[in-house]
Amino acid sequence: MTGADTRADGRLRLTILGGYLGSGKTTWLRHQLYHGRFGRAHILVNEAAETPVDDTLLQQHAAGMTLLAGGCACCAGQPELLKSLRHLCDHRSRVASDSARLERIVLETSGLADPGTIAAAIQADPMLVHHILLDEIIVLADAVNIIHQLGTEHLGRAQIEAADRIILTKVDAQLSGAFSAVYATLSQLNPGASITSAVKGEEIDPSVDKAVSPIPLPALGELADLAAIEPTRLKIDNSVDWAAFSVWLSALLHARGNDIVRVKGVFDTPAGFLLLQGVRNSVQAPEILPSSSTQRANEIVFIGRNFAKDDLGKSLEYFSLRTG
Ligand SMILES: Nc1nc2c(ncn2[C@@H]2O[C@H](COP(=O)(O)OP(=O)(O)OP(=O)(O)O)[C@@H](O)[C@H]2O)c(=O)[nH]1
Repeated sequence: MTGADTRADGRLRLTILGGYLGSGKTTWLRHQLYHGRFGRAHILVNEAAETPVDDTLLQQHAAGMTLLAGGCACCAGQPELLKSLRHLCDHRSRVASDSARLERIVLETSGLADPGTIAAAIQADPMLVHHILLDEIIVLADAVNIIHQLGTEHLGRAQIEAADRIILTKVDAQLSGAFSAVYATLSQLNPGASITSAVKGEEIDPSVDKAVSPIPLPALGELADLAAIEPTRLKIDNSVDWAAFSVWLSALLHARGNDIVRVKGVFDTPAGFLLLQGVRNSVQAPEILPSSSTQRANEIVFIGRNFAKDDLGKSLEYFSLRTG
């Protein structure tokens, strides 16, 4: 990926792929894997919600895949991450032929992870540091939402500051004209990082007006202490009226898009497992998952803060009764 010989010093290369919830990590990585841009890579996936779908979307084109359970890999899930990395190094050292050896690991972090903390934990591990070379920290920034994240969340800033390379995603969905200001803001926060852009994983080259000033952001000390972001899971009965459900979901995200940061649901339909997802107040077109999927279906996960599971359930019930 970086153009360097991946086996120059015999160590396994690691790419950390970070970025806020819904910034486009899986979409981007899927595109790179499809085009063989990471070579023979083992993918580690760490998702914020317990109902993971990212592994289903990625495994078709990877040399191997491990789903990291046990929470976010920068905090509660760190022991599980280090254990998986040690296991991969161990396995690699037992493979005799150079040509059959694993070359790279790509870690897709959860959207709630600070990639800098993960990198530090790997560097501090006496075994891993001899076997793994951290090649690059790539952080994806959603062009539509990044300024809001940077203006409200410590995590958004930490992610951008940790990056060697920032990729601005969803440039197609962002209001034209604001791109150069977003670019300038990211450059100011992390002058050392290269910044590129992508639409659904495909690199694009939008023109940047370097004379445009950065968007002013509050000082870090002025950011409010927000409640922790947590996943909340809701079972959806198959008999639900789907028209009413989608109107309810749109209305909910429209009203609470700043608190409900990410939504992912998998539904068992006659056409197969249907993935429905949204980022803040934008709901994406549903997608049929590959037929090999083994999903916990008919439930939807809301990842965010300041709402209670019971209230969500009651609201859906009330809405369904009114519209049914
Ligand atoms: N318009 C547009 N949508 C995008 C782009 N990249 C990703 N998306 C959509 O954004 C949503 C989130 O994308 P994902 O790739 O799942 O994001 P993620 O960062 O892996 O999400 P988490 O793992 O939940 O943090 C999906 O519905 C994608 O289809 C893009 O460049 N343009």
